[in-house]
Amino acid sequence: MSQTFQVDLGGIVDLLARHLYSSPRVYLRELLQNGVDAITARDDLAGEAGPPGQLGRPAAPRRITLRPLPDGGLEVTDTGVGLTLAEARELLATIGRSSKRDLELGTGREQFLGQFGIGLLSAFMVTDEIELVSRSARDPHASAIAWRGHADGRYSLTELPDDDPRHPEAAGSTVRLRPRRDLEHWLEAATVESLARDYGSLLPVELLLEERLASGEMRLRDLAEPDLPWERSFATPRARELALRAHCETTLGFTPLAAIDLEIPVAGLSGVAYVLPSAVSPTTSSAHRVYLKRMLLGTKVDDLLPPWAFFVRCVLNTSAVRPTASREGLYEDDILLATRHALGARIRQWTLDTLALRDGGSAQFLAVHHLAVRALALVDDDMLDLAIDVLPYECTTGQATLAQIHATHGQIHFTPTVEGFRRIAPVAHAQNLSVVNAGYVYDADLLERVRRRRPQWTVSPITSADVSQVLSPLEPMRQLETTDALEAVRAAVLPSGCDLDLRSFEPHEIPSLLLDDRDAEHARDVSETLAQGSDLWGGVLGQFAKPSTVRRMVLNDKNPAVRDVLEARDTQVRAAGAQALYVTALLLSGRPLSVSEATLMNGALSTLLRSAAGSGDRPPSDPAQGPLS
Ligand SMILES: Nc1ncnc2c1ncn2[C@@H]1O[C@H](COP(=O)(O)OP(=O)(O)OP(=O)(O)O)[C@@H](O)[C@H]1O
Repeated sequence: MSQTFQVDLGGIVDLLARHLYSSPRVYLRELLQNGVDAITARDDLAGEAGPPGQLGRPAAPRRITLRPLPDGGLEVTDTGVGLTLAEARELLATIGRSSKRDLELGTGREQFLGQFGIGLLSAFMVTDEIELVSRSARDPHASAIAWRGHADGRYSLTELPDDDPRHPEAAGSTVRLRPRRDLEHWLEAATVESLARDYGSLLPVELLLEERLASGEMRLRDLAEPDLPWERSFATPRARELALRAHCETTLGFTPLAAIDLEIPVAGLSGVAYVLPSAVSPTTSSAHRVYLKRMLLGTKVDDLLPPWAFFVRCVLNTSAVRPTASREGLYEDDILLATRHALGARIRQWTLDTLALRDGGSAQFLAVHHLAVRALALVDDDMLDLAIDVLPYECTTGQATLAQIHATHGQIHFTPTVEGFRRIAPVAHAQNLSVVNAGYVYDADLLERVRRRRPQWTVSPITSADVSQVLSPLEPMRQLETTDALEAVRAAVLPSGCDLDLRSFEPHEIPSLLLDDRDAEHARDVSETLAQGSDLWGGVLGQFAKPSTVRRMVLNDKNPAVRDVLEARDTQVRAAGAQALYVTALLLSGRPLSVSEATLMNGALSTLLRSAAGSGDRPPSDPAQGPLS
């Protein structure tokens, strides 16, 4: 025999009211939403009653009135469809029952904001008792009713006699909340006003707040704004631009670089994507302000745009996407996917158009949001083509676009790390060797994409061979002169796993250059781990270690210190000088010193100090003097 679940009503009410929503503030949103939906249902009623184009009943005002009460409570009155006794029993007293997905009572759910049949329970976050007094517009002869629900799951439902003071004069509903102890502030006039403006100012109804003037008189103030800010008409495009800028400043808190109009009619979507005035990290979560059927859904709605579009914040209104039950996020379905795709296409087109202009505005955009352009170029061929033409790269021969570098140098060499670039930059610059700094986010992947997109181009990471190639070899005579000294220096630094070369290059202040390739670097890392690791682990790693030389130190024959070392008579001093040059090269390359390298430096220093102390001040060597054996 099949049975139905038993439900602990108090537990369910508590779960839905207190745990579904992130803050009590949503209680007002749910009340406004019910009011708007009831007004929508009443519009349909008027439409049904008369022939097309002529309404059978005089249209009621579309109005929600918020009335803070002297006892600290709050009354929310709508001019909606109202409820009969039977409807109230079915809808208000049954959790999960909603008129808005019931075709018998409504006209289908697309027009309505609510659909889950739980929203009213959110009021239990700020009150222990909800009272709803209602009079049906559908059945003018039906009695008015009063429903009273309690947070513990009890309710009462009665018909109101005509002489009851609560009996409404016109059709519609009034929800009355009494404040809960310690939560009184949620129902105070100032809070109600701010929540109503936030959630409801764009709703297509009159939204009135009753307030008491200093004179004691009561006044109704309309909080609603008639049009969506981006749909208002303006005398000139400039006036619209200024109005949108002001809108961004008040709603999002920044002055935008630009405003991108968004319009996707099939998703019933319109709005604006505001371009942030400063760069943000791609990992910053993008918080968009989303209205669903003109009711604020959230101010931190994520996942609305493709990941590369992190440089804009949107304010938009849509009628197609579906909210989660808490109405605090969007339901990830095909509609959302299609919407995200269409929004991405619009922002991408704007970006392409803006960059193609190549004016001051596009330069400013590029300067601030080059990361976003890079991110987009990674997934989009058109953007990649444009990026090749417009995106400036840091290059050893000055800032240039990839297209310019290729046109001038016939190839594109790059360093995949910033440190690699810093190491090579002064020397490459002096030799007019063009090397691109591809060490920042996305760059290495982007250059790989460029290589595949332009197969006829040479796009490759710079190798030590490329650098050595541009360093002038010595004159044959000088080569001969230095052979022995170089051999001695090589012997002094070779234990550090480093090969040696002597060249003559600018800038002469740089004594030595340490070159290594990525593969070589990998092999060196393995050797270092080998030296530190256990025998077993070392044995395994050893199979991968390359026996080849992994670093090449190029000494600069134009540097006086190098000449001093080459010309030193004392073999120990020369070896110490060579080691000092090696460690200097290491430091210049920006690497941290290992323990053995620091020991090498200390040993070299002691030797040099001992030698200086023993022999007194040596006269400085004359670079023009011949080599010493
Ligand atoms: N002010 C009102 N006027 C007329 N009917 C109302 C009013 N407030 C609530 N109702 C009825 O009570 C039902 C339940 O309301 P509730 O707010 O709990 O859920 P919902 O609005 O249908 O869906 P959601 O959970 O998405 O808000 C509604 O579907 C509606 O039929």
